[in-house]
Parts: sequence; C-alpha cells; structure tokens
Amino acid sequence: MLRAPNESRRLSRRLSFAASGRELAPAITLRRTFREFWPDTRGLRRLFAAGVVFAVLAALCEVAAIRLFGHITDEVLTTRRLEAFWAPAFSWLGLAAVAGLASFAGTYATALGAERFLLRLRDRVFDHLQTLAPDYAENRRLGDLIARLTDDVEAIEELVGSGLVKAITTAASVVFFAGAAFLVRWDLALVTLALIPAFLLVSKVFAARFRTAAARERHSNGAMNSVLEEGLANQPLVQAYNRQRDEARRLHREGRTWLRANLTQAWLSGLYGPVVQVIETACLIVVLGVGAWEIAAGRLTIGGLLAFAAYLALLYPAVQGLGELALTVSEAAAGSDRIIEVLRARPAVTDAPGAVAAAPGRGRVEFDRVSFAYPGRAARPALREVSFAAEPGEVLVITGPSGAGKSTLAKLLVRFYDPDEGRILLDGADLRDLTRESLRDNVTVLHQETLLFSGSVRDNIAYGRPGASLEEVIRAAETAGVHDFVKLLPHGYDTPVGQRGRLLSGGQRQRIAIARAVLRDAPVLVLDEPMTGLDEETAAQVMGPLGRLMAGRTTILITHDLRQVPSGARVIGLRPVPREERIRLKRAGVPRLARGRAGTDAPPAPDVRPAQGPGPDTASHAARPDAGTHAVRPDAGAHAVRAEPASHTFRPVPRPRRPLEPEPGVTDPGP
Ligand SMILES: Nc1ncnc2c1ncn2[C@@H]1O[C@H](COP(=O)(O)OP(=O)(O)OP(=O)(O)O)[C@@H](O)[C@H]1O
Repeated sequence: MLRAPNESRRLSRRLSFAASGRELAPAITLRRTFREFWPDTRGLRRLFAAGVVFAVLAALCEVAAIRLFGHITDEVLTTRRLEAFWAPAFSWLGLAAVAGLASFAGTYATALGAERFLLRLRDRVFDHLQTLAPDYAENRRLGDLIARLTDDVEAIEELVGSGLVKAITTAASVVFFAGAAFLVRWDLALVTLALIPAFLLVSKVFAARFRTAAARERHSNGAMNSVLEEGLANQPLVQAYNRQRDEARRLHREGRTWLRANLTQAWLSGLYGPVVQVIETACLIVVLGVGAWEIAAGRLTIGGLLAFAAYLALLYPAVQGLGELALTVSEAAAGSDRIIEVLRARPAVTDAPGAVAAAPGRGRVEFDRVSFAYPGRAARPALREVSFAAEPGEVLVITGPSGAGKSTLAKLLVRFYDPDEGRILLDGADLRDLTRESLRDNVTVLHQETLLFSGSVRDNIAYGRPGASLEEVIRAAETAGVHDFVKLLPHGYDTPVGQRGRLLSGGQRQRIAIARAVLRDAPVLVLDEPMTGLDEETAAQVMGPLGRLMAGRTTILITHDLRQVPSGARVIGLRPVPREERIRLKRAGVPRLARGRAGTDAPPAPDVRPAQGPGPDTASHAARPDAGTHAVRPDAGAHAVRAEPASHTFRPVPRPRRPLEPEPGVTDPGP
C-alpha cells in the first residue's frame, strides 16, 4: 500500500498518463481476441471442459461441507449430543477427500490444456514469422519480437485457455454459494447480494486503467529485452569500445520504464484488494448484525448463521475473482494486440495458386528488365530495368558501388520479394510460377555475414542437407578445406562453435558455410561478398574451397572488390543512374513503381552496364539496347565498372558428381 502522499500523487499522475493511452497500440476487443485465438483451442477443449467439471465438483463438495458444518453446530455443539457427531464428521471427511481429488484433477487438466495451447500458439506465431521476408525481423528489435513470442503468448493463454476455465468455474461457484446462502435465508441473502454490484463497479473502474498499464508494461518489457539481447550479442564491440557503462545505462533506463509500468500495475492491484475487502467487511458486519437480531427473535439458529457467513466468506472471493478476470482480460488484450500485429503482417511473396515445383535443370538464371523498390520506398527503386543472364557452369560477377542493389538481386533470386516489373527466370521458368521451396532448393546463397547456429561443427554443416550422414558431412568438409582444422578441435565434428560461431575464426566460419553449401549441392550459387571481413591471407585460404564449390554450377558472385574476380569470369557492373537521368525520370513520372511512401535515405536506382572484365563479352544478354530510355546501356560509360586484374584467382574445376567426393587433385591456388 502507498502511504506517502507525494509518492501517491506521482503514481496517480503516471496512472492518468497511462490511462490516456498515448504511445500505445489501439485497443482490441475481447471478441476479436477470441475470434483470433479460439481456433487454437481445437483438440484441447475437452481438457478445459474437464477442468471446469472437476472444479465445479470441488465447489459443490464445499457447499455440502458447509451445510454439514451448520448441521454439526446445531445438532451437536448446541445440543451437546456427541453421538450425532460421527456420521456428519465422516461425511465431511469424505467430501474433503473428493473435493481434494477433484481440485487436483481440474488443476492438472487445465494446466495440460494451457501448456499445449501455449506450445501451439507460439509455434503458430513463429511459423508465420518464418513466412515473412527476413527483413521483417531485421527491421524490428529482436528482444521485442522475443517478448511477443513469450510473455504476450502467455497473456493470451491466461484469457483464452485457463482464463476461460477460471471464468466459468468462478461464475459457477458464485451461483452455488449464493444459492446455498439463499436456501439458508433468502431475505438475508438478498440484502448482502445487493452489494455485489459494488464489487463489479470497482472491478470495471480498475480494469480500464489496468489495461493501459498492462500495455505499457508489455511495451517496455519488449524494449528491455531488446537492449539485453543487443548488448549481449554485441559484447565484443561494447567492450572494445569501452561502452559498458553506456550499455548499462541504456538497460537501466529501459529497466526504470519497465519498473514504472510494473509499479502502476502493482499500485492498481494493491489498491484493488483493500477496496474490495472494505466492501466485503461491510457485508459481513451487516450479516452478523441482522443474524444476531434474527437469532434473538428465534428465526435463525447459530448453525444457520455460521453456515450463512461461511457461504458469504466463499462467495465474496469468488465475486472478487470474477472482477479480477477483468484485469486478466486487460492484460491479454494488450498481448493479443501485439501478437495480432505480427499475424496480420502479410508475406511479401506467396506461392501462386498453380505454382509447380522447379524441374531439375542446369540452373540457367535470367533477369529480364527487372525493376524493384522495397516496400515503402517506391520513389527510390533499388533496381531499375536490370537484365542479364548467367549460364550454367559460368561465373558471373556482379559488381558496383555500395547501395547499388547487388544484394537485392540475391533476395529477388530466392524470392524474398518479387520484382515490381520484369521477370526472373530459372531454366526458362518464371520464378513466380515455381513453389518457393523448390526454388530455394535450387539456389544456394552464401551470405555476406557468415550465419552459423550455436550447435556443433557437424550440425552446422549438415544444416545444408538435413539427415546427411557423418561421411557426407566429412566429404563436404574436405571439399571446403574444413576437415584439417576440425581434426584439431577438441571434439572434432562434435565441437560446439559457440554463439553464432564465435569460437571459430572468420575464415573457419566461412569455410564451414562453404561446406554447408557443398552439401546442399544446388545448381545455382549466389556468393554475396564472400570475402567480407577476411584479411588477405584468410581470403586466400578460402578461395580454393570456393573455387571447388563453384565448379560446375551457375555462380553469381556479388562483390565490389574486383581482385576477387575468378579467372574466366564475366563481369557486369551495377551503377546508380546518373543525376540528370534521375531528373528526367522524375519528370517523366514513374508509373508502376511510384506507389507507397517515399523513402528518404535510399540511394538512386542503378542501371546495368557490361564492364570490361576478364570474361566474354556480355552485351548480348547482360545489357539490352532496347531496354527503355534509362536503365540499361550497351556502352560502358563513365560510370561503368572495369574489372581489375585479379590478385587472387579462382580456378573453377569440374563439378563433383554425387555422392560428393573429395577431389584429390585440387589444391588451393593461393593468391
Ligand atoms: N530491407 C530493406 N528495406 C528498404 N530498403 C532497403 C532494404 N535493403 C536494402 N535497401 C536499400 O536498397 C538499396 C540497395 O541495397 P543493397 O543491399 O542491394 O545494396 P548493395 O549493392 O548490396 O550494397 P553493399 O555493397 O553495400 O552491400 C540500398 O539503398 C538500401 O538502402
């Protein structure tokens, strides 16, 4: 309870701020919450029903036990007839045993349903998140997303699952205890029940505030988790830059916001209890006063009065429980708001109704006048009329300045997004006509940042092909030049790689990723800046394995470092559209791309030009003279990228036949 007036004023200010609902998501109705999440209880409803039945049975046993207590008071205690004691006493004991068993069974059945519901809902939200482009999670704070998948999911369960059981059993208890009280003395019961609306009014007043406070608590809990997650994940940066105190302050700041939100909740629930208790005490005093009067007049026995008081003692907490349900509803509404927001996010790309699996092919890739703008960045397209083709077995290098759209090409090729205009073809089939799963089976992307899970070396390599045997993992590791260093690790292939592979060096991580790609054995390979973060020497070590990985596949190598261009590769350059051309574009209007909110920080759209590189002439497919007025040009203009002589050269070798075999004759070409 709060006693200091200053503190009390501060808290009520916070409360009124919270109640104003600023910064908070719009409220969601109870009906909408049930409509969204009730289907998730399918198959569990019997458990919840069992929970209700057993809880009701326990309540009935309590009603009967109180009746026996009244009987013992009137027939044994008042009359002092001991022989009348045993029969009701044993019945009471029997009822207590049945009530105990029923209570246990009800609690267990409800918990079973609740846990399964949680599992199901969390899986559902996570599955949905997996259908969204990776950018969805990357553009949000990870800690907040995790809070949604944990705390918010639990809050929903407390309403739709166990909360519903509690509501029904509490309502049933109210009916039983009130009914029993009526049977004892209906007129006295009427007087006391008249005070029940006071309970409900208090609950209503509190629930509205509690709901806003709960939404604030959810919000700040997510923010605090984010700071924790970021601080721990970036510890090397934090410590190397001596920013520990800043991170601690950041956490403290978020922690204080969370504390305030929690205090508001504590203040509300702390105040709610005493207010209800005062009403309850008033009722009991009325009952005792009227009861004493009635006993004196001979219209009520002592046993009757005690039983009546006992029913009231059980009835009021049940009514209070009903009121508290309103608080549970408030909390769940705040959580379901945030979960529904995730579930309403639509994937940028879905399988077309008639989509077919990609036929096994050689992996020819063609971009045909592809234009694309990220959602909400229509005014600053990332790609404009990009055309090129990568033939099976060839290495096509795509180069260009930072922000030119190189990585975007990779995202389009695995259909994280679809082009706004133009099409992308795999072995002649438009990607939009293929199922995403089969498409992605045909394309392996090696990302700029090596992505590893915290399992063992073996787990990380086998991720490329689930169910791969140890022999297959080792063969892939040998091809990728991983085997030699893995042999020296304390537990060989079972050695944990640490969080995101941090127990390994950058080069080792990259080679494990290469082994994973080797095992996957897809005909199309996209390497997005594969040497990022590696020094010259390590890059040289990775080149041999990369060369073996590229062998016999359609390889699209994205790099801005032309020293990494393999010998015999064809090079095309992406470059931003020159300023005067952009102005002309703007004047001409951008019909299909010009939708959505304008972005402000995206660089101008690039176009594609063939660059003079070590490979064959690219003009015939990489650049099309007829591709419109602005984007694609056959001539290498002032901004065209030229391929510099490679300092490290890849030597693509023939593609290994399945099952994967190490190639004894292949050695790292070195720098
Ligand atoms: N998820 C996204 N949402 C909005 N805009 C994005 C997103 N990802 C990239 N962009 C923008 O699209 C443009 C092209 O980005 P992209 O990552 O393809 O460039 P890049 O050529 O690969 O650059 P770098 O060489 O630096 O990796 C950039 O202006 C970038 O800001």
